[in-house]
Amino acid sequence: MLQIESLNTYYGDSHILRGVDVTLPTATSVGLLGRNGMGKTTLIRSLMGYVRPASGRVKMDGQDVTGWAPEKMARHGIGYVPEGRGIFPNLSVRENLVMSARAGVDGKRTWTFDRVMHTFPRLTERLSHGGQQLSGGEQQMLSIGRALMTNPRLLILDEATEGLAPLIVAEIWRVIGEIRATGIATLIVDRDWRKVLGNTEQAVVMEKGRIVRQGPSAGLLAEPKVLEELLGV
Ligand SMILES: Nc1ncnc2c1ncn2[C@@H]1O[C@H](COP(=O)(O)OP(=O)(O)OP(=O)(O)O)[C@@H](O)[C@H]1O
Repeated sequence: MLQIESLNTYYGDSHILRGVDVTLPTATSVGLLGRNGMGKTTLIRSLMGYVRPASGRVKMDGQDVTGWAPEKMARHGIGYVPEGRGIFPNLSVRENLVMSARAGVDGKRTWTFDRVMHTFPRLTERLSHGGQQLSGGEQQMLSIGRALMTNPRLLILDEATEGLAPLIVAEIWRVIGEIRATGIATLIVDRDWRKVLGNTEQAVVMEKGRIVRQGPSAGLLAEPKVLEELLGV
C-alpha cells in the first residue's frame, strides 16, 4: 500500500534519513525498531508529510504522494497516533472523537463512535471531560480512538505505550490486536521490542538513518545476537 523509496531527510545540516527503502503492504503489521535517535520518528514524519524529504519518493497504491500534507494523507486512509499523543486538550472526549469521524477510503464506517466506546470502556465514563483532564493512559486511548474514527487502512502508532502503567500498556496491546484483526495495516514503534516482534508480521530495523534489517518478525525474535547488536538488548 505504501512504498518508501530512497528517502533522504535532513534537519538543517543534519542528514537523518539516509536512503530509506521500506514497503508497507496492505493489511500487514510492521514493527519499526531501532535504538533512540536512529530516525524512526523522522521516517514517520517524512512519510506523513510533516517533514519534507530532500529526495526520494513516498508512493501510495503506486501513486507518488511525496510531500502531500498530513491531512491529505489522512484523507487517503493513513491514521497516525503521534508520540506524545496529539489530542485536543480543550475539547471533550466526545468532541475529540466525533470531529475525527470519517468513512474509510472504501466508503465503510467500520469504526464508529459506539465501537470505539466498546473498545475503550474507560472513555465512556469520561465523555464530557476535557482532553487535558484525562490521565496519560486515557489520553493515549483517546488518541488511538480518534485515529480509528477516521477508518484508516494503515494505523501508525509511535510509542503508544510510552510512560503508561502496566495494566494500561496491556490494554493497549490488546486493542492493537483487535485493530489488526479488522484488517487494518499497522506500523508500530515501541520500546518493548519483544511485544513489537510478537505483535507484527514484519520487522524493520533502523540504525543511523538506514534500514539495516527487514524481514519476518518471528525470524528476528530467534536471533538474539542480531538483536543485541542492533537494539543493544
Ligand atoms: N526537530 C529536530 N531538529 C533537529 N534534529 C532532530 C529533530 N528531531 C529529531 N532530531 C534528531 O534526528 C535524529 C533522529 O531522531 P528520531 O526522533 O527520528 O529518532 P527515533 O529513532 O525516533 O528515536 P526516539 O526513540 O528517541 O524518538 C536524532 O539524532 C535527533 O536528535
